[in-house]
Amino acid sequence: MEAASIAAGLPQTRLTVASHKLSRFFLAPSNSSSKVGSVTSVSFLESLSAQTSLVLTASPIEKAAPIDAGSRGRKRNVVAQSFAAPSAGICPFDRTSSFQSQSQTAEEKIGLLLLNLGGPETLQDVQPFLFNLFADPDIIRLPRPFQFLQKPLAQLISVLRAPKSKVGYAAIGGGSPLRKITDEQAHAIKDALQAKDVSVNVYVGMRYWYPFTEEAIQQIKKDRITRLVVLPLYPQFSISTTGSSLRILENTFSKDAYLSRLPVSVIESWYKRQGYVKSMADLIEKELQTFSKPDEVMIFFSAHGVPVSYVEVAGDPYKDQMEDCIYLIMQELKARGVYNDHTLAYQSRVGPVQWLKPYTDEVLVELGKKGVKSLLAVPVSFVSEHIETLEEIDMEYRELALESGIESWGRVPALGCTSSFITDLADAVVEALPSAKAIAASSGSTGEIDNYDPFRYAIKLLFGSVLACVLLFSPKMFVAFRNQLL
Ligand SMILES: C=CC1=C(C)c2cc3[nH]c(cc4nc(cc5[nH]c(cc1n2)c(C)c5CCC(=O)O)C(CCC(=O)O)=C4C)c(C)c3C=C
Ligand SMILES: [Fe+2]
Repeated sequence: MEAASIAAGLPQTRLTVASHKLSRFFLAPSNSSSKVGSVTSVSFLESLSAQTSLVLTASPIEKAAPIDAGSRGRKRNVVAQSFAAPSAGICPFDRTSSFQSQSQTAEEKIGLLLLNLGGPETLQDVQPFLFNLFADPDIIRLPRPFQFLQKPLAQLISVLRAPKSKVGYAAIGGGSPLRKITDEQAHAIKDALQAKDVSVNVYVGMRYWYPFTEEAIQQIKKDRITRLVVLPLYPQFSISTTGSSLRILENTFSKDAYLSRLPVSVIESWYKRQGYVKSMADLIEKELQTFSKPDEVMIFFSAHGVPVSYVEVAGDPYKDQMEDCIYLIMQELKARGVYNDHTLAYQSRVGPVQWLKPYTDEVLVELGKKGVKSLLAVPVSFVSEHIETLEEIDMEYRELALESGIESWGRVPALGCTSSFITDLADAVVEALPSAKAIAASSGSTGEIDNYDPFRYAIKLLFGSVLACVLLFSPKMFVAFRNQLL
């Protein structure tokens, strides 16, 4: 029901628990001091970034069916021997303790919830998908007094942005490949876990399109999962991606008696894992060989951007993690004797605010001017092909690079179902199992639900729409949106 109402752009009232509660539920027994006290999600984020695993939630592969529905009730195998030691120096996880000596008993029903962004499957889906995205307070971060404008603004921006987005999705076949690829990854991780004698029900929960995270959670509840690992499919943590999905989980879990008692472990970022770093290095090394002079190729890491305020005001660890990630990949390449020059830039900015710099399009032009002739683009913030690799990098940036004087262009594919990568994610899941804890035990949740007053909502919506129009059609905003959004 929730998913349907979101898709239709209807009021999403149950996802409005005050954000300051996140820090209580999600964690961090230590190091949760706020850098900026007035920003509601800061302590949550700092808590998140201060530790490697959190306490929380879940989701399914098909809309209502976990991929292993057929194995329900079967006796689970012993997992003791499956716990690999954390990869030296890179793996951030250190929780091989209590669960190691236990067995996966017949009663134990492990769930793995993969979190992802979701994407429109048809061109008709584009505007409602964009509405869901812009209605997310972790994507458009309005100051508290203006939060009632969120949905009217989302409606307006999604309608204005949809034509441009549709052109992009039309160019890659009429829809996002994200659901199909995520389902394939889910199956692959399930198989990799099975090969380690760990039977797991895998669920996919998308933030902005089907199958929604809320549906996945309901399925987890129906399946009576007894222990859950949450794995966001983003290597680095950002408020706008993993943070946003975790907020949904927190809100839903804290209000439900069964879910709030379910032991949950959240792997909030995993870019330091050796398996990920080595898999990225493998892809880069292989792609370099397609150039006539591999040593002379500039390795161009292109990450999805976020607004600067996320990092500088809200304390998003995304930029630091991204830089650390690039460092680790380059170290791995150097260890293999690959000493190419490299650079990092940020792509896909939207709207009239400052985003992380340098911008990919500007750097491409500069590199062309400086005489760089060969360039290998490496998408690094996401592990599936999607509109920003298939359209923005492969079409727009490639054309711009060639126009700017770069003669040889290549692009590393997204990791997708690369077996070394999938095996490593499976290891991460196994390593996370012992640290699963229930929210109820860690948060002191009251189970309180916000009151929904339809009259108040209607007044806010009306007032908000008027104000949104006034703001957006003021001359300054109009010019900014015309240049940056549309
Ligand atoms: C780590 C990855 C991503 C970050 C960080 C991120 C932040 C972010 N994105 C927008 C706006 C849009 N994102 C859109 C699609 C989209 N974004 C990501 C990844 C990250 N976004 C993915 C995987 C996708 C889905 C792609 C697909 O194949 O469907 C879109 C829609 C597409 C378009 O119109 O360009 C928008 C809009 C913001 C504002 C933001 C940070 C605040
Ligand atoms: Fe995005």
